Amino acid sequence: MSSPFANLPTGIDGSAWKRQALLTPVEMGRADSITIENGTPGYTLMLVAGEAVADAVCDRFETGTVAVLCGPGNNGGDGFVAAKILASRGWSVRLGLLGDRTELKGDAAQAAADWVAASSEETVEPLSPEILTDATVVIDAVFGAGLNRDPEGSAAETLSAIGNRPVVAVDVPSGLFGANGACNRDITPKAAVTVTFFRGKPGHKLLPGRVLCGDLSICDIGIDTTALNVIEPKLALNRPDLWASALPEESPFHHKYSRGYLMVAGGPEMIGAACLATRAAQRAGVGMVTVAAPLAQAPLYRLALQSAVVRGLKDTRGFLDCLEDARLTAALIGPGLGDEAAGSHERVLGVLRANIPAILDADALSIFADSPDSLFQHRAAPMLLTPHMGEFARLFPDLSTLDNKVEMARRAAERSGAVVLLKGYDTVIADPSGWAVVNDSAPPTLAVAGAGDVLAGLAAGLIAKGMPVFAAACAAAYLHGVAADRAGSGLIAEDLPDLLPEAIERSRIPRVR
Ligand SMILES: NC(=O)C1=CN([C@@H]2O[C@H](COP(=O)(O)OP(=O)(O)OC[C@H]3O[C@@H](n4cnc5c(N)ncnc54)[C@H](O)[C@@H]3O)[C@@H](O)[C@H]2O)[C@@H](O)CC1
Ligand SMILES: Nc1ncnc2c1ncn2[C@@H]1O[C@H](COP(=O)(O)OP(=O)(O)O)[C@@H](O)[C@H]1O
Ligand SMILES: [K+]
Repeated sequence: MSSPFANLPTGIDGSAWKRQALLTPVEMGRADSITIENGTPGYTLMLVAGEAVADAVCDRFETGTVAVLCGPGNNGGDGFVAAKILASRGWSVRLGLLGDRTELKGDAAQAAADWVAASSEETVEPLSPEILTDATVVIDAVFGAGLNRDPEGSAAETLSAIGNRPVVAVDVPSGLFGANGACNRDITPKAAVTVTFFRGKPGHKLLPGRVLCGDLSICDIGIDTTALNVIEPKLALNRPDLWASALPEESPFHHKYSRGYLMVAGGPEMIGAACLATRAAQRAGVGMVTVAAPLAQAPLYRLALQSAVVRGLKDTRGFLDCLEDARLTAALIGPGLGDEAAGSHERVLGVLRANIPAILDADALSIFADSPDSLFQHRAAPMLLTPHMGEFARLFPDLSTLDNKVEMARRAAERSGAVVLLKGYDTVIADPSGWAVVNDSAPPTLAVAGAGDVLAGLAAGLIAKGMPVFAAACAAAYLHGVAADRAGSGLIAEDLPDLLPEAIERSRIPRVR
């Protein structure tokens, strides 16, 4: 048997992957079971989990009245444990249970029995909005990450009655599906903090669920990390320790061509797009960028980009000739290419046949809406596609209606044979064999024209410098977000390239969160 994580994409660190893994609810259940089989009782895990929840409440809020909303499973069990600890720390506790206490099973039944034994009177009320009266803090322990249908009845009624009261959610805000981040926002509470266990879940990082989690606190409750070697989770949170060791290093022995030589295709109208991409690639440290521009617009490109070599090309033949330069190490096509421009299809296919890594963005994707397979068939070397959701739906209409963004990107990568970077607040990057990351570094200010061109140029620059495609795409999405964060409000895409060098240098030392 091959060692765990041996098949990770080139450039991705296996130990970091284990640290940053995001576990589906099914995988989390396996981690629980493996730990229990290895000798840790489930109730011990629940006691530690409940204590972590109680600590989160005490760390953030003045001692007062806590309403503990408990569900019928182990999530509710954690709630009972937290209730008992908070009562012992001087909190006034009201606890509401969905269903009958006699129907609780296993560890949850034990936790409920312990709570009742420690209380002087019957302290398990039926779950209803009444429990919330006078609460200064609410613990939401109704449902865990494995939920996959909307809460109904008194659960829905009580959860929607929480209003603006501060909420500490156990595992997930109840109603959020851990596998994909789906939730009914009329029911699912918005937490101030979500206390989860062992590792995050996809739903903590994917929209819309992510915005309801508040601060995510991931607690070690004694789950056996060797369980990850068996489970081999294929999704992780995008952090520098995954790919920092694959960031290109500079060398005294390099010259400008050997520091990466990128060709960027320029179009006839949206000149700014290819210019932004070129600037980003240059700031990523490529030694040389050639912009292949239409003859008529070449002077404009030259004015905008003094340090790039601008080739004015008469026709598509000239463009294809440009690709023959054996020193090229990658090519980017799409930003500002023009969907109507003569020869666009042929130029994209020319890039794919050139046997150098190809980065396809924007128009290079959209113009293949009628024949996506022809795009995938011509791939001769590694390829990165960087669609936003609109472009994605043009190339993969059947996948764009899936209810899980990770699956969308994964299946698109599998079908196309490319690394797919599906953009947004919760950008997902997937490789053809199913490995995927979710990026959470992008602030909403990145939703601005031209930001995608910068991202494509940055990824292309890192790839041209020799970084493996999946690792480069992960690095680009992360660094793009960090640069945007640094730019602050009023961000325009032009701000981003100049902020990249600092973001890159800071990420060289892995910072594990
Ligand atoms: N081994 C353990 O004991 C551990 C358990 N943990 C906790 O366990 C939780 C997972 O426990 P469970 O798997 O029991 O999941 P839940 O606590 O989410 O419970 C699922 C229960 O809710 C019912 N249910 C599902 N959807 C419903 C709906 N829409 N309306 C009404 N009822 C519905 C199900 O029939 C089932 O009885 C985690 O979230 C975590 O809080 C953690 O403490 C880690 C360790
Ligand atoms: N709400 C958002 N929060 C954070 N980042 C976002 C959001 N919406 C879009 N982005 C990011 O902004 C960039 C926009 O790219 P794109 O849509 O291609 O624009 P353009 O083609 O004008 O450059 C992408 O990197 C995307 O991930
Ligand atoms: K919950």
